[in-house]
Amino acid sequence: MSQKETYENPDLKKERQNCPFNKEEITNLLDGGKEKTAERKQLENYILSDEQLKDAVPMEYLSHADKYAEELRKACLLMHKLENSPAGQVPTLRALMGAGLGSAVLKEGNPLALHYVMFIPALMGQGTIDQQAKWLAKAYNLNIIGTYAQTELGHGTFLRGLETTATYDPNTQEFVLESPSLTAYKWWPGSLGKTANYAVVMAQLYTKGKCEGTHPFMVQLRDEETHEPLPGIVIGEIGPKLGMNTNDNGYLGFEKFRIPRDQLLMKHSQVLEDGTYVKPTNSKLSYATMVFVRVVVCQDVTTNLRKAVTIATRYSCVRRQSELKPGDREPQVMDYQAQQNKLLPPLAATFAFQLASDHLWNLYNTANNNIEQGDLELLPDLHGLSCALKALCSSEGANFVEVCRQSCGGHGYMACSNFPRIYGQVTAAETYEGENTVLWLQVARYLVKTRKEQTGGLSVKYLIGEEKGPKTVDTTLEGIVHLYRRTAVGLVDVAIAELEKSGRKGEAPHDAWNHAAVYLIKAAQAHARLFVVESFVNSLKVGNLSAPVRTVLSQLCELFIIYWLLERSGELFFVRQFIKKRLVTVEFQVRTLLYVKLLAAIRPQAVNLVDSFDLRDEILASPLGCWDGNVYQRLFDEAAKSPLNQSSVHESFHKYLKPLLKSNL
Ligand SMILES: CC/C=C\C/C=C\C/C=C\C/C=C\CCC(=O)SCCNC(=O)CCNC(=O)[C@H](O)C(C)(C)COP(=O)(O)OP(=O)(O)OC[C@H]1O[C@@H](n2cnc3c(N)ncnc32)[C@H](O)[C@@H]1OP(=O)(O)O
Ligand SMILES: Cc1cc2nc3c(=O)[nH]c(=O)nc-3n(C[C@H](O)[C@H](O)[C@H](O)COP(=O)(O)OP(=O)(O)OC[C@H]3O[C@@H](n4cnc5c(N)ncnc54)[C@H](O)[C@@H]3O)c2cc1C
Repeated sequence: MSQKETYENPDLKKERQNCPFNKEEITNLLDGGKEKTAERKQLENYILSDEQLKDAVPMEYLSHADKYAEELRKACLLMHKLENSPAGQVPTLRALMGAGLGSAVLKEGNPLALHYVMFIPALMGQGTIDQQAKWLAKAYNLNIIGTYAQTELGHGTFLRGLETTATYDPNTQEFVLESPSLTAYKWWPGSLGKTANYAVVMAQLYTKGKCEGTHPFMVQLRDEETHEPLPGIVIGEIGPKLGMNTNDNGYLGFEKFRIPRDQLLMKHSQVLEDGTYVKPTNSKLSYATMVFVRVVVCQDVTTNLRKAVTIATRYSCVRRQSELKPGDREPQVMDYQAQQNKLLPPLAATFAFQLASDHLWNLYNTANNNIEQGDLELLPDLHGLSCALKALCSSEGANFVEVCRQSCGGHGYMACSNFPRIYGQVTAAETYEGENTVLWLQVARYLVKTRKEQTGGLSVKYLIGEEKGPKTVDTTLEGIVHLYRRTAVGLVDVAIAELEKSGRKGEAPHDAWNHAAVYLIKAAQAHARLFVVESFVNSLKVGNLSAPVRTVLSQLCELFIIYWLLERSGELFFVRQFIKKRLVTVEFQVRTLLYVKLLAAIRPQAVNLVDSFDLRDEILASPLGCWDGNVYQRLFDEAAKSPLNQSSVHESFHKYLKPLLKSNL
C-alpha cells in the first residue's frame, strides 16, 4: 500500500490477511495500466508532500470569504507546481480538477475548475483556428481565467428561453450584449463570482433584425490588471450553497456591453461583416461543451462514490456493536447481513459505473474526432448515452453516498467524516449540466424515435427489429441481462402505447408527451441500467484478468445485476407479458436466494477490494476511513480542533448564559 502506518487496527489487519487476489492488479485495472498507477503515485507524492498545501484548520471553521481565499491560495500554488509536475501538465490537470487528488487539497471545490472543465473546452469546441490561436495559449498560460456563463436567473434548462441578447451592429462591427430583465442575469456559473476575468457567454444572437438562437461569445468581464468589472458589466457571487462553496458561483448582467464581431465563437456558425448569418450544419453543435462535461461528470461521481464506499467499508470493519450471538463479543457491524446489503451494492456499483464511463469516454473521443472531420453520425448516440449515464451515475451515486453515511451511524453525520462534502458534490451533479429529469426525457425522446423509426446508434440497437434471446426464465448471467433488455424494450413500448392512446383521444403531441412522462422516464432509466450491466458483463468476458480477480469481479457483477433487479422489481410489472408468464415471481425467488449468497461470498473481501482502490488517507479525508483504522483516536483529534475547545469556558457563557442562570435564582 502507499502508506504503511505503525499502528493497524487488529480487525482491519485480519481482514487484509490471506487476500485471495492481487490487489495491485485491480488498482492497475482501475488506473488503466501499471505505468498509469506508477505515474499517479508519483504525482500524489509530489503534490501531497507540499506542506503549503495542507490545511492549518479544518475548512468548516472558516468564514465563507476566508474559505474562498484559502482555497484560491492553494489552487494558485497548485498551478505553480504544474510546471515541474513529474506526470506532465495534462494528466496533472486532470488529476487536480476532480474528486481524486484535487479534492485532497481543495476540499470544497476548485475556484479554477470551470476554467479547465468548461472555458478551455468551449474555446476548443466552438472557436475557429484563428480564435483558438488568439485565446488558447493565453488561457493555458493563465494570462486570462474564464468560465462558462449560460444559465440565467430565469432559465437553466430551457436554453431556447435564455434572455441575454447579443445584437450585431454592422456600423461598428460589434455585438451589443444586453440583459433585458432581472431574470436575464446569468446566475450560477462557477468561478464567475470573484475568480474569472473572461467568460464564454451564451446569448441569443440577433442580426438583421432576426433572432438566430443561442450562440457562444468570448467576453472580457474584468480589467486584466485591476480585476475591476469593466463598465457595462455587473458581477457578483451568489452566496453559500449546500456544497462546493469555494467554486464561487456568480451572477452577471450586461448593460449595452460591446464586443468585436470576431468574439462570436465561429467554428460552427458565423456572422459576416455585413451581418449575414451563416448557419451551422447542426443547430445543437453549440451544446457540445455540455456533452463533454456530462461525460467527465460520470467519471467524477464514480471517484466520489469510491471514496464514500472506502470510508464506510473500513469503518464497518472497525466498528463493533450489539450482539449477534448471545454472549459472544460484539461483532464487526460488517458481519450483519443488513450492513452488507447496504455497502456491497455501492461497492459493486463503483466498478459498474467506471466500466460504463470508460465506454462513454471512448465513444466521446471517436464521435468528437468524427465531428472535427464534419461527420455528425455519432452525435445523437453520444447525446443519448451521455445524458443517460450522467443522470444514472449521479442519481444512483448520490443515493449510495447517503447509504454509506447512514451505515456509519452517528459518526457518519460528523462533518469530519467527509460524507457531507462528498454528498454535496455528487448531488450537485444531479442538477448541474442538465437537471436529471430533463436529461431522462432527452433519452426517452431518442428511444421513442429509434423504436418508431427503427434506426439509431449502437447503444439503442436492441430496440431495432425483433426481440432476440430466450423467452422463458433463464438463471444464467446472460439470461438475467436478457431480462433487463426485455424490460427496457417493454418499457419503451409501454411509453409509446401511452403516447398513442393520448393521440387517439385527440391530444396534441406535446400534451401526450407530458402525460406519458412517468413511463418515458422509466423507459430511459431501464435503458441506462441495461447499458451499465451489459458493459460490466462484457468487460469481464474480455481483458487479461487473473482467475482470482475475475472471480471476485464476477461476483460483484452478479450481485449488482441482481441488486438492481430486486430494487426495481416494480418496473417489471409494467411489462404485461412478464406477468402473464409468471416470469416475475419465479425469477425473484431464484434471484433473492442467490443475492443473499453473494453478499456472504463477497463480505470477506470487502476491505481488500476497497484497499485496491488505493485512495490515500489525504484523499479520503475522513477519520472513519483511514487505512490504519485508528478511528476513535482520530475522531478525538478532530474534536480537539474545534474553536469551542480552545478554552474550558467560552466567553459567551459570561455574556449570555450566566445572566440567564442568575435570573432564574
Ligand atoms: C474532471 C472533473 C470533472 C467534473 C467536476 C469538476 C468540477 C465541477 C465543477 C463545477 C460544475 C461543472 C459544470 C457545471 C456547469 C453547468 O451546469 S453549465 C450549464 C448546463 N446546462 C444544461 O445542461 C442545460 C440543459 N438543457 C439542455 O441541454 C437543452 O435545453 C435541452 C437538451 C434540454 C433541450 O434543448 P432544445 O434545444 O429545446 O432541444 P429539443 O427540442 O428538446 O431537442 C431538439 C433536438 O436536439 C437534440 N439535442 C439536444 N441537445 C443535444 C446535444 N447536446 N447534442 C446533440 N443533440 C442534442 C435532441 O436530441 C433533439 O433531437 P431530435 O432528433 O429528436 O429532434
Ligand atoms: C453546483 C452548480 C454549478 C453550476 N455551474 C454552472 C455553470 O458553471 N455554468 C452555468 O451556466 N450553469 C451552471 N449551473 C446551473 C445548472 O446547469 C442549472 O441549474 C441546471 O441546468 C438546471 O436548470 P434550472 O436551475 O433552470 O432548473 P429548472 O429547469 O428550473 O428545474 C426545476 C424543476 O423543473 C423540472 N423541469 C424543467 N424543465 C422540465 C421539462 N421540460 N420537463 C419536465 N420537468 C422539467 C426539473 O426537472 C426540476 O424538477 C450550476 C448549477 C449548480 C447547482
